[in-house]
Amino acid sequence: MRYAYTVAQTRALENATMATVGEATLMQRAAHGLAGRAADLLARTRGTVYGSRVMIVVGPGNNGGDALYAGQRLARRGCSVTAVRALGRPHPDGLAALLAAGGRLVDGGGLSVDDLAGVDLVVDGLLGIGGRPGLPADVLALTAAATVRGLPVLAVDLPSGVVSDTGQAPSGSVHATRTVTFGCYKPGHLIEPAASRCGRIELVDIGLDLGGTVPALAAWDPDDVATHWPFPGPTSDKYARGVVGLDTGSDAYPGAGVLSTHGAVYGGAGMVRFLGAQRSAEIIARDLPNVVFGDGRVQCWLVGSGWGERADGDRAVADRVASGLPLVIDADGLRHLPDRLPGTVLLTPHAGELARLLQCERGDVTADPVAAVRSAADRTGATVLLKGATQLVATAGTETVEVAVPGPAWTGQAGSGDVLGGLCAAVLAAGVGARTAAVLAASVQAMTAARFVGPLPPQELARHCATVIGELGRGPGGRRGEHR
Ligand SMILES: NC(=O)C1=CN([C@@H]2O[C@H](COP(=O)(O)OP(=O)(O)OC[C@H]3O[C@@H](n4cnc5c(N)ncnc54)[C@H](OP(=O)(O)O)[C@@H]3O)[C@@H](O)[C@H]2O)[C@@H](O)CC1
Ligand SMILES: Nc1ncnc2c1ncn2[C@@H]1O[C@H](COP(=O)(O)OP(=O)(O)O)[C@@H](O)[C@H]1O
Ligand SMILES: [K+]
Repeated sequence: MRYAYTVAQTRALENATMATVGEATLMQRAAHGLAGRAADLLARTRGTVYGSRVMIVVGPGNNGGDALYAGQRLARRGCSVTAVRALGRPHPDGLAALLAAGGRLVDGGGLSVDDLAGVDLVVDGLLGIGGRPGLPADVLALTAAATVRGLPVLAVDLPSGVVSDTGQAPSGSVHATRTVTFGCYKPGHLIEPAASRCGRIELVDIGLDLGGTVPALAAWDPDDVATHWPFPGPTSDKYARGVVGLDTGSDAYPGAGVLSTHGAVYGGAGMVRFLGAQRSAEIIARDLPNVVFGDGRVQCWLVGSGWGERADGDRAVADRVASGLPLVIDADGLRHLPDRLPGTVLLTPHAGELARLLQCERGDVTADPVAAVRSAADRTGATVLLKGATQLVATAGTETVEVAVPGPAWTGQAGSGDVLGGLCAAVLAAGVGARTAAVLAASVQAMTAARFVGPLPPQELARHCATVIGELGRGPGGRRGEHR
């Protein structure tokens, strides 16, 4: 699990540490870690550190300070280090240290692709957590030139231009090969589109005491998924594994009923009971003979996928809420929410659906998805899974937002959301809480798309989920998994 902290939290943590060790010490620790990672990268790409040509692009703040002190260290190891003044006045002590170690300073204005000939590594020390969105045009030209040359770019703390707290990456934000961050991860490392600008992320310990601070984000990795997945135990039967009841699909959208059923079946439900649209039922009866139809025991409901306009939608949702059973409300079901829901209910909107729920624009959701998903959880009382390139889960009254394991954009196709609803229901039916179930299901779908890469239709990806879940169960994390 990786935890991320906002700019305000990071500054508070830094201040607390600086109060005991002093400001200069923190920056020296950061620079030490940064120089070490830069040297590793040079050794890997060039075979040697000595004699490498390093260009450090510096801005006016401490981010540039980190980079300049790292440059001093690289110069001492025999690198030819040039600092490029790209924005404002460089950190004076850092600059003096670099110059004293034999580095030089040039002005960034007018530098072109040709000036980067022979450079082995570009260090992006323009802006870190103090950055505002929007880089000046001459800076954009410089960072674009590094990209054109295909040079390795090592970002200091964050790729300059990205927004640390929201994960936005305005056009022109730096594309890094690697990012070295200090003390803690920031949301921009974990949320798209900024996350993809970071390349590989390395965390340098600068002695921050994270213990008393509740993180803004908790990002899961595949081992976490294996640890929490509800694998069947030796004596599990279909009821221990859980019965999923689905009221999904419509005569207009029968496929959604079929796909959500695939999600429940291949997500490992002990039994799947389909009570949705007749046209869906006909296809399901043919393709998935294990599915049952007609009333009976249910341990988790999924409603809403593929409903379209449904005149009795309010009542259909209210009845399922009244059952008190775990419940997933997806897609068109989200149009029929009562004012208040318990946290055992899971809502699975994409950005457009969440915007409708919050009565704002889709752009407001994508501009700050963490704030949006938190706000939806607080307003409804439910647990909310916001789908998209980054899948976020929030629960009312809980500060930390969970981030599912990411996957490729191949999942971004019509029908994937229906499958995901079924996966969520399967995990909930096994007795897992809504928050964890949402992260597990979203992660498994993404991990499946990463394992079986390509334009596979959602029903095929759903089948492959079973393979990925099986593999998780055989791994070291899986043996620690909950048994149902
Ligand atoms: N605190 C510590 O001890 C430690 C901090 N550490 C390091 O410090 C970094 C944070 O440093 P920081 O606070 O100085 O902010 P930083 O990101 O360098 O930039 C601020 C400057 O840029 C300017 N500016 C901003 N946006 C702009 C724009 N779009 N276009 C133009 N200008 C813009 C902004 O101007 P202003 O907003 O004031 O007008 C201000 O002058 C952090 O990421 C980490 O690397 C580590 O060493 C660990 C210890
Ligand atoms: N760029 C992306 N990268 C990875 N996964 C994505 C991306 N875009 C969307 N997804 C995932 O694809 C699925 C699409 O769901 P949704 O938009 O509800 O589709 P539908 O309702 O048509 O079935 C969700 O699981 C979502 O998180
Ligand atoms: K940077």
